[in-house]
Amino acid sequence: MIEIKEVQVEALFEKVIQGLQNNENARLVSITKKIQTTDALEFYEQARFMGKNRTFWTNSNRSLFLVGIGEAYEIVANQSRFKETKQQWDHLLEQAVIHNPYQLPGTGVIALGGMSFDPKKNTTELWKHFKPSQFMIPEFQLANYQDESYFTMNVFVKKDDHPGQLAAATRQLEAKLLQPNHLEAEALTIDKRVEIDPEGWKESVRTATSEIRNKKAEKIVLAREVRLTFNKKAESGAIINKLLDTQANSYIFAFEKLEDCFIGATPERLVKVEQDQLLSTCLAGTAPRGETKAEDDRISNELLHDEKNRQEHDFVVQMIKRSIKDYCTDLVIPDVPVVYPLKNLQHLYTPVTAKLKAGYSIFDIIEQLHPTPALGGTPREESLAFIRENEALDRGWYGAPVGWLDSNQNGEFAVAIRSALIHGDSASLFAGCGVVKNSDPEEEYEETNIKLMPMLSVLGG
Ligand SMILES: C=C(O[C@H]1C=CC=C(C(=O)O)[C@@H]1O)C(=O)O
Ligand SMILES: [Mg+2]
Repeated sequence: MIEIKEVQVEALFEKVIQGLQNNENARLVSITKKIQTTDALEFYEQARFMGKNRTFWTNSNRSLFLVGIGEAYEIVANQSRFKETKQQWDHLLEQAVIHNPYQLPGTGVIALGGMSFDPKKNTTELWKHFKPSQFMIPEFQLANYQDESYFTMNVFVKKDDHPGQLAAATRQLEAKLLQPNHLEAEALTIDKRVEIDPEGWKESVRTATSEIRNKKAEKIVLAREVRLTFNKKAESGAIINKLLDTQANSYIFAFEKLEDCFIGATPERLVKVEQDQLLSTCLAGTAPRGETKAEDDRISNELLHDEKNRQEHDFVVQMIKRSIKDYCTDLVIPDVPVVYPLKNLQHLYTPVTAKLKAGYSIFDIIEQLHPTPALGGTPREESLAFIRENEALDRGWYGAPVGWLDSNQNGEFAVAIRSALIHGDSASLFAGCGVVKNSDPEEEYEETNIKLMPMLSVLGG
């Protein structure tokens, strides 16, 4: 990797073009500068009519916002997707010319993307635009890190490019993207709501509990789908805006792919890496919120002491501990969970901190962790086989890792739950729950209903 301190865009393009070897077709040039504080959602909206895919990401405490516009490059992988993605990313960085004087997490060249829940399950039309592993290196990107804005352009410079023309073209798009913009209020209403086979889903919960009682598995997470049709086309910018207003303590993400957009507000961190510091989260076990403070306290106290929910949660804790211990030192996991409150529900929560051993990357950890028993089950292979066979749903990217990584060993991935796939004036919403030996199908069904609420309420429900 070549680091350049002072740079003039055109001169840099020229230098790179001249330096291209005979056998080299193109080289990534990434240039980052600090700009006046710019609202992430306005930046996202500004690109609405550019005909480029947009990506939005913010973490649960809003210290980082990332917006990507277009793709300078795309890393797509299928089989052995964790290793392949990492290899392609490393290869790209080795040749890249990166100018980023700031070196803050999320600034400079980043890859933003996600994966499907289970590459072994047959995909359907629903997810046709989403690959088993797909990471974008955006053409233009805004990173708001602790309220300061960093603008990055990523350009694949080719031998026959003209440096002056290339610089002028990027300058023009940059000026357009950085114009102030106001988000229009949207009045989205639901015309039609279809639950996909709720009785069949409850039956699959019954089958799962009997498998568990017969010792074929200990926990199996089953998900279902609700389809909505709206009065008009659903705009992702307006939906993100409402999620930002209503879903504190959650990651908010949106991945646009042509006419589709996968969007959500998930509380579930899979893993965060900052240099060698690693954070993961066990989040499983659910109860509604109370109407009053007293009722809320009572429910959260019951949740903390509820055997069924504690069991659901503990499978996640034990699995995360087992999966990452060889990759880390200084692993700290509290013995008992606490309650993590969200707008519509509350969860059992256990934080995990550790130090990543040298030589390992965030992809090694994702590979170990995905899917945790919060989304798959225990044991992993048995529960996945059950889901493959018995769940009517094509999960696509639902329940899978979504996030970003930069070129400096920083990155973060959340688990894409509380989410919807938007397609024009319709949407598919997804929610699942952890089935254990004494799960009751009606109660699990009710639990999925409250998990659908965050997305339903911003989609006009
Ligand atoms: C599978 C989902 O939630 C998981 C995460 C937290 C709590 C869960 C539960 O209590 O069942 C689920 O394991 C979902 O929201 O679709
Ligand atoms: Mg549950």
